[in-house]
Amino acid sequence: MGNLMSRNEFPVEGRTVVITGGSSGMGLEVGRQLAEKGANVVIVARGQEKLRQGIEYIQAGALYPQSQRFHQISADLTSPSDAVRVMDEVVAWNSSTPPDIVWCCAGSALPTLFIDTPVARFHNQMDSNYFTGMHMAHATLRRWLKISPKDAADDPSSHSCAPTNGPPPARHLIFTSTFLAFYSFAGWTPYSPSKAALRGLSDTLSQEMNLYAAAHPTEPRVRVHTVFPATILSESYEAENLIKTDLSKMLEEGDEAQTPQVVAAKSIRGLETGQELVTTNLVTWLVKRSMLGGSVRGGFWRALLDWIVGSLMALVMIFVRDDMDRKVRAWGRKYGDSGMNGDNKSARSVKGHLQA
Ligand SMILES: NC(=O)C1=CN([C@@H]2O[C@H](COP(=O)(O)OP(=O)(O)OC[C@H]3O[C@@H](n4cnc5c(N)ncnc54)[C@H](OP(=O)(O)O)[C@@H]3O)[C@@H](O)[C@H]2O)C=CC1
Ligand SMILES: CCCCCCCCCCCCCCCC(=O)[C@@H](N)CO
Repeated sequence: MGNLMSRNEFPVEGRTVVITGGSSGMGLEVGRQLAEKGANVVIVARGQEKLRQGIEYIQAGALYPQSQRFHQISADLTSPSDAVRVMDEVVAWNSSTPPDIVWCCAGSALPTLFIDTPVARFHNQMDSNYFTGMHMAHATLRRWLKISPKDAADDPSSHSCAPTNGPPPARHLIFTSTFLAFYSFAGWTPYSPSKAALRGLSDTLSQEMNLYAAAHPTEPRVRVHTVFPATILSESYEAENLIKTDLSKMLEEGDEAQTPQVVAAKSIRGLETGQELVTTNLVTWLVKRSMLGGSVRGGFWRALLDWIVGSLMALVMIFVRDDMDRKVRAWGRKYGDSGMNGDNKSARSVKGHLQA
């Protein structure tokens, strides 16, 4: 295990990283911390003003202010052509070289009870969370992997960070999912499926990458990861709480929210230790083990630990689910079927009750 832990499997110094959703919350902090480790950073989001402020903040953390480069691109990644445009712009900006790392952080959460949710919102959430990531993945992997037989003739200049010996460092494609992809509960139907879909994409791509690695052994290998944060104290977390029912708030009371800084640091650490499915707190670390299936575990010792914790968690989750079901029924008996939220008088009194 010692060896496993000591090698940095996610070197970023001198490499170019694209972060979608990099103008706010976790993505912004990821950008800052990777800049502090010496990366060139490009952030992508829709809002121009936040992008400008964001890139300034990220740039201020640069390890080598003279040589590191920073850039921002405004794009709506729910559109596939915007994702392609982003990749084209990054390649042009980066001396005709594709980025080394693409981290998809863009997303949003609109948690409401299923039958109270207009159908259009399910589409919105799929677009915002699944398709923003899927579009970036498609544009990125086409750039990375469409290797014509001629180019593949071992031209080391075709990748940006070719060392003098050994295989070139891997490229990384990273998705941002959530705790709720492992275990979802009342009030999260518009959001959880869109984030669970990212895990399906990630696991499948992770296997497909073996095809290209085997066919082009001298090209940088592509590694695919997904990060599963729990509650992040971002601006949009406050916004989601304006529509979230008090029922959902009560069910997630046990979760201790983390700052974007902490979530970014833990995510980066997980990638540095080579994990494919990365968690950022203990509860998610535990619940993930009840849901690993065929996902890559990263070696024998980790698999053994997963198996031990997983068999325990298979039992624990029965009680977790049972306890939540009980709470939902108790809520229904006490407050009726609304779930309630902050907009009405009774909801305010319930909120007071919850805070007490
Ligand atoms: N907050 C939380 O509790 C949790 C959040 N997550 C997930 O982690 C990620 C980061 O969350 P958080 O830090 O709260 O994020 P924020 O809401 O603070 O930031 C979201 C970022 O994504 C950008 N974005 C949103 N939609 C698009 C789009 N269509 N195209 C391009 N950019 C877009 C936003 O900029 P702009 O609006 O200007 O486009 C912003 O930069 C998200 O994917 C979120 O779903 C996971 C677990 C918990
Ligand atoms: C030992 C096992 C115990 C399990 C208990 C379960 C406790 C509930 C934790 C709720 C976490 C909710 C995270 C939501 C994050 C998110 O994605 C949204 N905020 C979207 O922005």
